[in-house]
Amino acid sequence: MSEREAELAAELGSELAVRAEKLDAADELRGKRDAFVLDDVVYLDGNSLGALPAVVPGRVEDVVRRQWGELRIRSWEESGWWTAPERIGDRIAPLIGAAPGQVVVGDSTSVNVFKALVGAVRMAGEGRDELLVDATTFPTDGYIAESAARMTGCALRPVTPGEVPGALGDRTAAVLLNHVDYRTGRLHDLPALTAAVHAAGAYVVWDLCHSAGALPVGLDEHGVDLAVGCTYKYLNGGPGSPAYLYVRRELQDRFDSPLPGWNSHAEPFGMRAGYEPAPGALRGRVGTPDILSMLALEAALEVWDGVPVEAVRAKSLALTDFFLECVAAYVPEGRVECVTPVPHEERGSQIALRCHDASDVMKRLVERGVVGDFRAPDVLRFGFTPLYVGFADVERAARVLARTLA
Ligand SMILES: Cc1ncc(COP(=O)(O)O)c(C=O)c1O
Ligand SMILES: Nc1c(O)cccc1C(=O)C[C@H](N)C(=O)O
Repeated sequence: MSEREAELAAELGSELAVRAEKLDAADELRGKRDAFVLDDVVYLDGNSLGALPAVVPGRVEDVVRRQWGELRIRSWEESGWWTAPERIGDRIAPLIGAAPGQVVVGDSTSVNVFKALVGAVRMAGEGRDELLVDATTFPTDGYIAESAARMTGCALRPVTPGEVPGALGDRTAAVLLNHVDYRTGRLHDLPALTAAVHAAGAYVVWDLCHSAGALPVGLDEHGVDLAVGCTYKYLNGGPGSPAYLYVRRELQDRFDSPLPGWNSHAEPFGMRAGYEPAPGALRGRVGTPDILSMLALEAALEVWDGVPVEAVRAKSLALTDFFLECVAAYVPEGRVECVTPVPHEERGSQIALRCHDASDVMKRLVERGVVGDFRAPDVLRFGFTPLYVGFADVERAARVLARTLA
């Protein structure tokens, strides 16, 4: 770089840093950062594991010491343990555009994918013996879909989301799709794809892991049949926090869970030999809920009080736009290739940059205080969680990235 080029880069850098300060000052979500335990690291990995909400440790301590330690068995009732899955489901519901009574929390996303897919095939009925699955999906969904297909006697057809409309037919039973692609950050058109699946007479299951808490989902509005998602990313529920299952109200009576544990029985304490499913979202429950994780999640969800998901989406887009601008300004052209779509309607809340030495670059970035993650084979992934990431973080991340790539 010539001296003049270096001068220009420094000017541009300070201009972007000043812009970042102004954007942070005008940010209506800025105060939310104080609700989290953070240090001076730029944390861009909230799309894998969200940061710790400050309210959680105290709450968990109360659950352990008082609810478990003192109340013991009484807590199933007195501390609301038994009803936690549906109560916390109702807390998540507004974040994914669902009215109460349709979301239940529990198990992992993988397990809920299984319940939803097999449930969807059972609803589709005779003559429908094909499952379509997003070929670009996070691997667990593909593995589970393969097993679900084998168990239900369906053929499994992996297709890209764009190919779904052309692949649908009168044999399609169900389609499993990701709202946001975990690797590229591409946002898929949930309303249009849902409508296409319905027009073919099939059922759709959406995996919301990378969209819930980052952007509006509108499950009820778009008539989604079933949906699943994790709570440890943008919902900050903590490592291994339980996932959720949404079953649209009109389908609940027909939802025939492949895992009908006693917690989903109409009368669990009747201890009867015969299974009779509970009404409503409760049907998605299986066995005893993991109370410690679940109540940590319940506390974590308090950070959403008074936060419209639309405001989160607006800030997320502003953050990712600004990151792209800073990367373009700081990183030599051609050193990285952005694989996340630029149009807002196709972008989730992450930016994925491809470069041949991505694994090594991410290691060095983390050492320099910018935490993203590496996804094989060659992707640097940066997640932007609007509740605690600011514009100065974004500018610093791009600056450190440029230095690391140099
Ligand atoms: C799209 C998607 N589905 C599922 C999972 C994982 O599910 P589980 O919580 O069962 O590990 C992840 C990430 O871990 C994911 O990104
Ligand atoms: N669930 C994870 C885990 O148990 C360990 C490490 C990472 C994860 C993740 O969530 C990965 C994440 N779904 C991804 O998009 O890559």
